[in-house]
Amino acid sequence: MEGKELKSLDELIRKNLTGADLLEFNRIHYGRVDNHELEIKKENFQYGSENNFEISCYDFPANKEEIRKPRIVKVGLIQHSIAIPTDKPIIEQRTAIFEKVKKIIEIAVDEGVNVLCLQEAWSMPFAFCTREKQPWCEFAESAIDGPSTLFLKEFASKYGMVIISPILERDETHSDTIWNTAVVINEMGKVIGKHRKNHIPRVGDFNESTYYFEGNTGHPVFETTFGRIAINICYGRHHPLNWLMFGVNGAEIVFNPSATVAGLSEHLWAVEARNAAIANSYFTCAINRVGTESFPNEFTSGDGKPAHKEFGHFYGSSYVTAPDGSRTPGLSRVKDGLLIAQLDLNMCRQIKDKWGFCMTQRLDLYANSLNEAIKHDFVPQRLPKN
Ligand SMILES: NC(=O)NCCC(=O)O
Repeated sequence: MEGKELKSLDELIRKNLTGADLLEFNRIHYGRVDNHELEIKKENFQYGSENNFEISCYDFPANKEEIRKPRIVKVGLIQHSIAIPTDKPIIEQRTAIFEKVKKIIEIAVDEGVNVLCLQEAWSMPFAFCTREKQPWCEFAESAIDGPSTLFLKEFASKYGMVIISPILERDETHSDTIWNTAVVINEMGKVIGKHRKNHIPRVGDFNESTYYFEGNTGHPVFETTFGRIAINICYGRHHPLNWLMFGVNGAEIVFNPSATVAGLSEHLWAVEARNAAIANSYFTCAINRVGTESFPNEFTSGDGKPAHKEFGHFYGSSYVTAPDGSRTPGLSRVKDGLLIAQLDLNMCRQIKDKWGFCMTQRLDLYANSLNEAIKHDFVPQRLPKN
């Protein structure tokens, strides 16, 4: 599988560039000379080193304003591999992931994180490659009182933290349907809503359309004590209008919990969420799982490769981008990790005022054109050569 040996692209740069060259690289690539790294508590850093898990923290300050006070929020992004093999009983697999993630959440709490987001379908292997219904559908759970929600609610209320929990959802009220859903739990431990993945991939090993349908929740933005947040789940990041609508609804931070692999998308990863932050004047937080997941039975893909049992390499590399386009280095490509970013949400409006992207976006023009484009007798606006 592609490049499992490379730990991190950012580390590769740091190792090979020094002095003025490194500063110039930082200025042009990250959008700022200094990465504004914030210190992690010694004991947390130590825990990470001893447990093969990375923690880093960066600051995104905004300009001082006369009238508004800074609106500082700490976000935490968790990326992780599964904890035990996929042929173990479902409950054991989930419990093992809970145990692993619990320690990372405790560190996030200790570092003062206000809004925490986990990766796509965080409490299970990404078994949608297999197309098998059994046993994987058994991971599907209620957004309100399923095991993942109950597990995370405790942390949310105990530590006053908003938590975004992307799960495989079972909706018992609507005929036991299954969805790919991000559940939002507020700092009192209450589920304040959910967002269902709008765009379902049919590419490579991502056979997700066997399990769930395109989401029916629109583009909700959740008002929280720590800002207006939204979630664009994985494959939705390839759709600029999906990002756009979260911006239109007023998001200040959009999380992109994902599960994607090296051969398919790694060259797109650093571009898409970053571009969305620039185009929509909000912060984006892109999270990807890590590791290679092996399944008991061989499965096939849409790309003609021989049947195989391994799905991955999921390349991690979670990162945060600010509305001004500056970004953090990515987390590791191979290790579990916690990326913390301290954001001043005032930057969203400051960048809207500076660049005017939202003011100039011509929604009316596109709405009219799109209304035409969806008609069955649509004629594209093309002019003949002569
Ligand atoms: N989970 C998911 O939607 N993956 C699709 C592949 C990609 O978008 O990179």
